[in-house]
Amino acid sequence: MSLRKGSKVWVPDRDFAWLPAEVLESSNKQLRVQTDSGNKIIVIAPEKIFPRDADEDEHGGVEDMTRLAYLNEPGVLYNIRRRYALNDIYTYTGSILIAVNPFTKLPHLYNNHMMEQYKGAQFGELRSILIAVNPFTKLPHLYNNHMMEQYKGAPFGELSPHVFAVADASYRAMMNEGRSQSILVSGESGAGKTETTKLIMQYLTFVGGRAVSDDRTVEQQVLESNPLLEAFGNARTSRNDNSR
Ligand SMILES: Nc1ncnc2c1ncn2[C@@H]1O[C@H](COP(=O)(O)OP(=O)(O)OP(=O)(O)O)[C@@H](O)[C@H]1O
Repeated sequence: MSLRKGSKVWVPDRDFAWLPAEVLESSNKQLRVQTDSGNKIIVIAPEKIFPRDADEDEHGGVEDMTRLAYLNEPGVLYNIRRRYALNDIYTYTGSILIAVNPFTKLPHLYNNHMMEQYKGAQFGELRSILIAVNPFTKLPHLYNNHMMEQYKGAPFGELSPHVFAVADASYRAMMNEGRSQSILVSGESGAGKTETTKLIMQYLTFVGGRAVSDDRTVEQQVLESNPLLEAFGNARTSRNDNSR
């Protein structure tokens, strides 16, 4: 990592975890940096800091963190925090959805209108990784007008990150490929795993409709199984009073 005068960096901080800063002076063993708020000058070893993308200051956070120039801890935390401040609680990292517990009701995120929007919407294109290999020759057929027409208006990660997008992608894959799908919901106690799982089930019941052999809707069947799920362990943790 080459850090010279003017490089943007993250420095560790006891209160805020990480603070944005800029390098004032650099040598092999030590850096002198100034925090962006301007009130701290810190002398620190280069291995204790992380590089920061100058563009990060200008936007309200990226929807997919694979687009961050530096995928390091401070960059990830800062991006999630920026989005959270705007009530954007969902963020992708590739095909992984990160959900931040809002500790408040956000009903506009989960109403029928949102379910309609995510039904069958594109999920996947945005998460492709582009690896370019230099062909060391001209390939004009790749870049002609016909090719441009083909790509014009083609869907590309149409909608904002959302738990419905993940549920919809799994549902489509199950229907199209005829294979079971798994969604792993992970997080510490109180992170919102149960809420997220309920939202996934709510969406699946919305797109799934009703089995011919059963008078009950899928939603009724899932809801009827809920008390059973809740009966398995119903403890409290220091982070969550309804832990299960
Ligand atoms: N998307 C959300 N919208 C609104 N409130 C939420 C959301 N996610 C979580 N919460 C709130 O946070 C509380 C704790 O979430 P939840 O029970 O889902 O956590 P958990 O990860 O399943 O925890 P544990 O591992 O302890 O069971 C919920 O009861 C709810 O009040």
